Amino acid sequence: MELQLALDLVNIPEAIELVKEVEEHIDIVEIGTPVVINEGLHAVKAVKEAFPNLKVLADLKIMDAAGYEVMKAAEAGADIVTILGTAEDMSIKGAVEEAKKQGKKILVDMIAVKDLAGRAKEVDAMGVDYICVHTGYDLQAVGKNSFEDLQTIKSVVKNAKTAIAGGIKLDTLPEVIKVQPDLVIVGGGITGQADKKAAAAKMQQMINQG
Ligand SMILES: O=C(CO)[C@H](O)[C@H](O)COP(=O)(O)O
Repeated sequence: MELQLALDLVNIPEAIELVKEVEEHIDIVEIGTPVVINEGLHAVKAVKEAFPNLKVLADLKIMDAAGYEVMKAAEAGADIVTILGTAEDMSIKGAVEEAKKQGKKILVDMIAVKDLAGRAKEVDAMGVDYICVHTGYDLQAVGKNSFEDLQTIKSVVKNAKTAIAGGIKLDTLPEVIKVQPDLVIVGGGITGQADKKAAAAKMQQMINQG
């Protein structure tokens, strides 16, 4: 199981300072969608250059023009690029093809997918690397989470790694670990803590104990 730190509410210098604090406790650093909107792919490039030993995920949440957008993220140094599960099959296949060409990975974000089991089976057959259940901020605000959804995809996905994102905190991490995803994505559960290093260290320890 790997731990990914999601950075959503920072600029490039703040991102670098934050990762410095926790780098030894995380496997992947995510340049979140709001950061890409504010800073562009320069944020991916800057973080990858500052932390070449960490994998960097560009959370582009691609919906169209997938091959081109994966190519640009790869050029900026992204190791993993996200596309939405609601995108056309042709877009997802295009993303996978380009990622393979560039030696990169594709994570499919299943946010807002209605038939989760059915779509997870379909995208799994397209050769994607990760399938991620995700409760976004707007649904977190009304008390939703993705713990049951994780069990759903675990039961149908045969090839891809499974991942979960959305509001995971220290107190809910044990529930996530029980379902054994391959990747746990945490934003505010680390970045919102006064002692970010301690929060990341504790999460890493819990994940390693599995
Ligand atoms: O992709 C995202 C929002 O769309 C976030 O990066 C993801 O939800 C993780 O952050 P948090 O743990 O704060 O929910």
